[in-house]
Amino acid sequence: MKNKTKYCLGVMSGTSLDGLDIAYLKIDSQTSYQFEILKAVTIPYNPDWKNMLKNGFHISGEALTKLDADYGIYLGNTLKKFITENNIENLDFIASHGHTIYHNPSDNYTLQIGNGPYINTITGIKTICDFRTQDVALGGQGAPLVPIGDALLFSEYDYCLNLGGFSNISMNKNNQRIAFDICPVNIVMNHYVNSLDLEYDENGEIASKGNIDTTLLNELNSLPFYNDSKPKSLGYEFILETIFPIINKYNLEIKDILRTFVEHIAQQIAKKIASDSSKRMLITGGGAFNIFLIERLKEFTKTELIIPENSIIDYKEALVFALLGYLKDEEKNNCLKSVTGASKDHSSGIIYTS
Ligand SMILES: Nc1ncnc2c1ncn2[C@@H]1O[C@H](COP(=O)(O)OP(=O)(O)OP(=O)(O)O)[C@@H](O)[C@H]1O
Ligand SMILES: CC(=O)N[C@H]1[C@@H]2OC[C@@H](O2)[C@@H](O)[C@@H]1O[C@H](C)C(=O)O
Repeated sequence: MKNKTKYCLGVMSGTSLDGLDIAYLKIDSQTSYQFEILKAVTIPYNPDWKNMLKNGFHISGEALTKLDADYGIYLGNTLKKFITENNIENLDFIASHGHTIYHNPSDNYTLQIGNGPYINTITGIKTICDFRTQDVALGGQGAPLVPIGDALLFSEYDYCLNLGGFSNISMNKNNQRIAFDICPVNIVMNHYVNSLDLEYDENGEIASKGNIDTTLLNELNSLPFYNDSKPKSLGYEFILETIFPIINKYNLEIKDILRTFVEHIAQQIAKKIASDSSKRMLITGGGAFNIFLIERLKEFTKTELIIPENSIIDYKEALVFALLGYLKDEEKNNCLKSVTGASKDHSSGIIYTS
């Protein structure tokens, strides 16, 4: 493999809507892919942006087209400021995930907004974006896409689990990388905690004081998605149409909803892995900070749970989208059919230069 060092920004807006993750990285490929996080920051969304992105699901036509452009301009300006404030001179490209509004691969569509041409025009830097559409067009789920990074950068772990808005997992099976979304996590818990005027349930403190409602737990655990065959992925549609209506029927106190949901998450994750003390699972995403959730997960599995340093917990997804950009820039495959179910491995993303 020829060594090509590239400096890049990986940019991710996750489903929990906590903010925009930006990582300035050096990526090398020699005998293997290697990375260094040179600088990383999460820029919290102000209440207006949070509401506009949350509301994106409920608008369409001209309003959604405008939101796509406005958000592209927001990303361009935010990234330009980051580049200037950090005196970044070496920068080969920006790889930006955008923000997911719809995700319905079984009906052949997924939408990430944050128009690439605006980012490219405002920053003057080559911009690579729209990583999911081609995979859906090839019959794939278009998600999760991070598993190629698990294979190339984190292969020492038997499992890579991310606890973000949703949880997803990747692992090797029969010499192939497989992966799938498991269940919703912070997107649901944040929603209920917001009614207490809190952003999230810090360390799972509120959940830890609640009681499990076993009828709700059983109803959640019986959802057909959990027994669907892989590949499979989840979107906000599943929350609005399935999860919220079920939970809301029960009229529970917030602490009991959280307690029950934590149990649901821990049980669903444990079902997907071997309970084997010789296996190691890397845990990233904001949920890795939820001490109570991790404690409950330990209750259901003997697999060793590894919580890495904060920069990996917080920026692994931004890092891997930069790797997807790196591979696209080299015209190499960055989406695996074994993960998404697409008809072939392929090199996804659109490159904007000006
Ligand atoms: N100390 C903590 N205790 C409990 N939960 C936490 C803590 N810190 C962060 N979180 C949760 O993690 C969330 C952010 O996680 P993350 O940034 O991984 O999500 P995301 O990138 O939006 O998700 P994804 O892209 O996987 O959908 C917060 O909204 C919060 O719910
Ligand atoms: C459509 C979409 O944006 N999916 C996200 C979401 O957030 C978590 C989970 O659902 C995962 O499938 C995916 O993101 C990660 C970064 C991925 O593609 O690997």
